Amino acid sequence: MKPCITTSNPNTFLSFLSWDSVSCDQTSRFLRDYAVWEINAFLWISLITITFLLTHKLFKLFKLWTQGRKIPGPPCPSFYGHFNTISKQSLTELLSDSHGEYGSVVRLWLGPTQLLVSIKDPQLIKEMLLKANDKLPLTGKAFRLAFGRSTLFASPFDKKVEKRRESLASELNGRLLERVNVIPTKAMDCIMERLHQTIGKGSIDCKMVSQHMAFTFLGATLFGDTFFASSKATIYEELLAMVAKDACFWASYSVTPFWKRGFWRYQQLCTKLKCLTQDLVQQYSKSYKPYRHMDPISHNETANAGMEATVGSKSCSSIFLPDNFFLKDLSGHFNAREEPCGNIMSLMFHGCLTTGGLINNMLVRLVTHPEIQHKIYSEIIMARKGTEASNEHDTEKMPLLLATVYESARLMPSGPLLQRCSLKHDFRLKSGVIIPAGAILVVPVQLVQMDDSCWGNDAAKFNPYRFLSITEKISGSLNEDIPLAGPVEELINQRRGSFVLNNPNENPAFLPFGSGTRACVCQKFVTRGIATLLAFLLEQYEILILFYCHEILIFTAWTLDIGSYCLNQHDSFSAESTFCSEPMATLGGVHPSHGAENSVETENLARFAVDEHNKKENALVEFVRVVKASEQVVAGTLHHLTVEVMDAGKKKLYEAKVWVKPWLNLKELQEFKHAGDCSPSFTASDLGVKKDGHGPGLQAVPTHDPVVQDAANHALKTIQQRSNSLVPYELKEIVHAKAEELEDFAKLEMLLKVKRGDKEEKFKVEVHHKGEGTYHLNNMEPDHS
Ligand code: HEM
Repeated sequence: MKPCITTSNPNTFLSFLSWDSVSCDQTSRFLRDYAVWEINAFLWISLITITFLLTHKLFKLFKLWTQGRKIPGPPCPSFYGHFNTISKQSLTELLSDSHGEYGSVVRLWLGPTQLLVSIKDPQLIKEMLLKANDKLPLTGKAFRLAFGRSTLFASPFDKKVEKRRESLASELNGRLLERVNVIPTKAMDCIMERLHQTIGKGSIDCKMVSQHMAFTFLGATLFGDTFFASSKATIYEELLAMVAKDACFWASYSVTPFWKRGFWRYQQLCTKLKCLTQDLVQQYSKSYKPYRHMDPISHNETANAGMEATVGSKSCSSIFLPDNFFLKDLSGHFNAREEPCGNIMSLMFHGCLTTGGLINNMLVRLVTHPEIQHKIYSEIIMARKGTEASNEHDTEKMPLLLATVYESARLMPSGPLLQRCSLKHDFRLKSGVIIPAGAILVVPVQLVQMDDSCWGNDAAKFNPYRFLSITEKISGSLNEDIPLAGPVEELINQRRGSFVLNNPNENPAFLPFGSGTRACVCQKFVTRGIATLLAFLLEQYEILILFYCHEILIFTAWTLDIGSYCLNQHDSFSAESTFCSEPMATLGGVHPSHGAENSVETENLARFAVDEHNKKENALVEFVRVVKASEQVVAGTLHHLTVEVMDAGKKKLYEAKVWVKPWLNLKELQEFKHAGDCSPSFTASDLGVKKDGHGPGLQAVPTHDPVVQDAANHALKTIQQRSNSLVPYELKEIVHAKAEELEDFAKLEMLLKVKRGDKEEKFKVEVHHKGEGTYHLNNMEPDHS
């Protein structure tokens, strides 16, 4: 474009004013035309691009619709597809019904543009998980929002993801796997210390303990000793739990909600977590010495120049030593495109949630299947015999324990669905079904892992033996292990061989760790790790359940001198577990066993105690009756009995303690001590005796007398029946009791303290007793004194 200033007088301002008005008009018209042209061109290009994009999207949508229609599945109930149905019914239930009706590949429309394809046939699942390499965009987004750009768990699958997975797998399944049996005593101490601390503040949540075990295990794996030295481990764990709670929620927004305050609070948590992770990585790098030796007993580092040869051996160190290069690489030191520590945080996040869930599930299974727990205990003790190091458990020798880990993972996978997608390409399954790009692909793992056709008739039952085969050594020939036929458990019970752990992945329906290109790289390492943690735990504690209805798990020490722990279990137990409304006993404390004084079992225990005492002391004490019975749960049951005996023609009371461990067929008299002479009191027999009606009037009687207790329980039952309340009454205390013998019955007047829900009440009751367990509540009135 030419300048429109005349050249005659180029240097003066006047020259500008003396523009030729005609040429100026032309220029401005030209400029206007040019601008209009430019804008038009821009609009055209935008229109063409948008039309192209829309057409492309429409074409993809059209393809999704046409190809989706070819896949069998229930018809859409509305324009919004099955979205509303899913909010009423769980997706797994809907998929179960749909698979039952339409076969092993079914489609559901989640909305007009979202197609979900579910696959239930194990062979097709394997094929799909190999071909569909991408994770769902939602999964990728949840990890990216929380931990920044990382390679692991990112949605698309490319060379970088593949390389990162390979390096992680080789570290975990190489050097670290060799040492996973050596879970540091420190890790166990740390877990037990936490139990101890929390128990002081009240009861502990079983899930929380499992999470803590998982967190300690992963922290030790990734940061070695630095993790234990860090004073911020507890804060780290809390932050991780808080992030885990909200991660999916914030990722579910299609536009990241920058305008929400909650989102920024969440981001602050993530930033704190990142700072802590960076701190740990730095501390680890500073203290990293490639070949150091930890004294397994004192945990003191000892200089050892010749450690290179033994660094990989199990006996060398009490702790994991992740390679410094590996940790730096994982934390994004050598890759500017990765968020520093993004991968480490993602691994801690995923690992803690999944491992914690599996440990929690295992604890519950062991509690509801005590017979398996006892067999595992024997297995641990047997395996222990071969090892000298106190901090080492050779889980290779514990096939039943490993099988229990697999079986727990089978019955309760980390999520109900495995989710994948293929972002770019359609793919065709061997069955001929074409799955369009962009469809959400799911495997209903819960259904597949409980399918009778894959696992047999007992698919829904907990049976770790399904992962074991049995072999018998044949003398002569080649001394080969040959498989035996028949149910494994029976053969083992007949002691006709030993267990061999099968490879669970041989069954294509075993999918708790996924399969194919994005499968969990940690399966072997984590199953060994969990088994070692549980071996440490089960060697010292028996895990029991106290109140099925209140769902309290307890760790009771095998020996009486170690403390026990009581855990709340919030999740309901599986349907197979027995529901029991009766409290059994209280941990550590002694709990009265109401009515047990009259039971044959208790009488047998008391007779056993008297016989043992006579044998030991060369005495001639004669059993009369059990006055009172209580029990205490300690790796079995410790029965506290007050026994009335005849000793040298005199009635005396003795306190006996009998320890019973049914699974070992063990009954042991712990204590038998004199507790005083019998005071004349109403006894079961006395109260039933017919008198002439001229008795001495109401007399105070001991509240622990079995007849008084039975009468009180009868009164309580009747009060409950007469009341409209659905909340059960619970007998707290018999405050006092008086009895009088009348003509053909005994009259008992008692003041009872009872509890209904949170409310405590008192009742004055009059019960008539006509011998042989016949009681009648004659009168009752609330007492407000
Ligand atoms: C009981 C514990 C665990 C369970 C049940 C579990 C389960 C899973 C599942 C289901 C997947 C997805 C598989 C798929 O889509 O096919 C996965 C992926 C993965 N898991 Fe685990 N996992 C556990 C522990 C761990 C631990 C402790 C680590 C590492 C420290 C780990 C690292 C990974 C990695 C790296 C991936 C793949 C990520 C990717 O491809 O981007 N997992 N896991």
